[in-house]
Amino acid sequence: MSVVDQAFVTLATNDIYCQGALVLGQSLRNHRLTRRLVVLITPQVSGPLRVILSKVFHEVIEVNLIDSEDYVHLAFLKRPELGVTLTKLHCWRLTHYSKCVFLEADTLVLSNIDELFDRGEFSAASDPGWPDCFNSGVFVFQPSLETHQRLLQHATKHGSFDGADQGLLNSFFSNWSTADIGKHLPFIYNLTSNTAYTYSPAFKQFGSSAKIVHFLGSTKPWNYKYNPQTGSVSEQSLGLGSQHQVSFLNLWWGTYQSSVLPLYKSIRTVETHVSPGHAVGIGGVGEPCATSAPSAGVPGADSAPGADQLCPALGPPEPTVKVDEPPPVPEGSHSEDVALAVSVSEISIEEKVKALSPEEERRKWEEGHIDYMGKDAFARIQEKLDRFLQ
Ligand SMILES: O=c1ccn([C@@H]2O[C@H](COP(=O)(O)OP(=O)(O)O[C@H]3O[C@H](CO)[C@@H](O)[C@H](O)[C@H]3O)[C@@H](O)[C@H]2O)c(=O)[nH]1
Repeated sequence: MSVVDQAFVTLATNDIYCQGALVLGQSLRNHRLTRRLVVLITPQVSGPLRVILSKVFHEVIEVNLIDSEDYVHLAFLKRPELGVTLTKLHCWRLTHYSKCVFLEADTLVLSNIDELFDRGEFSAASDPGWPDCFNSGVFVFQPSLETHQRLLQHATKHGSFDGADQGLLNSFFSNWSTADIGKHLPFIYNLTSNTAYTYSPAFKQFGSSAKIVHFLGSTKPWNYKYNPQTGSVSEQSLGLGSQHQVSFLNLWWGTYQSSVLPLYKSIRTVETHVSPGHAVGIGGVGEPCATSAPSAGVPGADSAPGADQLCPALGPPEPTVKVDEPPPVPEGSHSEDVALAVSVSEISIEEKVKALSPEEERRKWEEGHIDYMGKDAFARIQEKLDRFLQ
């Protein structure tokens, strides 16, 4: 039975997080999906990835990026990149749904979770780092323009104590820890894969009933390399994380290999079957049409175009294959920000680091986009000054 006024919702602001969203979407489909699947994306997501997302999600909705740019609090969290998670607040604007379950792009569903729709707003599981706070990786909510507005006002007035969405949501739904135990989701709905083992006996006892695993932290499944022959993440890349999460990482990659890579292959097939000049580009040639139709019920948000809504390509697709040996799975390909390398013995997803020209660097400074934690950190500037003054 399909319930069309309820949805699972996720967020991906770039092509890398889209890989996670795709695995999440497919994991939901693999466990008797009965609700709609929605992904919120931002303009940074490339055309090819939009096409692939539209094969998994019923709705691919473009929203504006919201960034706290609160580098001081984000530094405490040691995750300067997470200001953009405030973009998540757009999910309250999905008022064509009566109730939704939000799942971050770094979560993986292990069994059917329809029972979450029996819970009310705001239901979430404890954060393992501070259990009186909830973790905002999985939560049940009720779309409402009024709540959305109040959340934005709260953000403007009080900021977020971690610079990201979790701090903001915890101070907004501030009575969560005491008001209603029915709104406390069991930990098996947000099992944080890398911290569960701090209480190993509990994991031994209850771990097998986990329903959603959350790859919380700075090292994500897509940062590992996977050997499709052994069905395991490669030993070398495991140095990045705990040995304990291997079985979940292998599950994530197994889903990627069996359910996501074939989607890239089908796009490549489209690419070879359409007439010249109308290719759906894997190399970033299929750009979204400027005239995409507004999404029903989401004021101000546009539905991202699906495969059939892409503008004509501007030229032939770039050569994109990056393969060592004839692959058993789709060949390597890339979008604007992601390089996918596939060989018989290894699959990897790599983020392309784009070097900025001095003019772009200067423009970013002038617009106030300053990388306080990285290349614009005070120590680096001091070094440059010292070199200059020598
Ligand atoms: O560049 C980014 C970064 C994040 N996200 C989205 O935001 C989510 C949260 O970011 P992530 O890097 O996965 O954060 P976590 O490692 O899960 O860290 C924690 O901190 C976040 C910020 O408060 C909370 O949202 C999380 O629930 C909490 O677990 C992702 O899964 C994506 O859905 C993007 O789309 N693009």
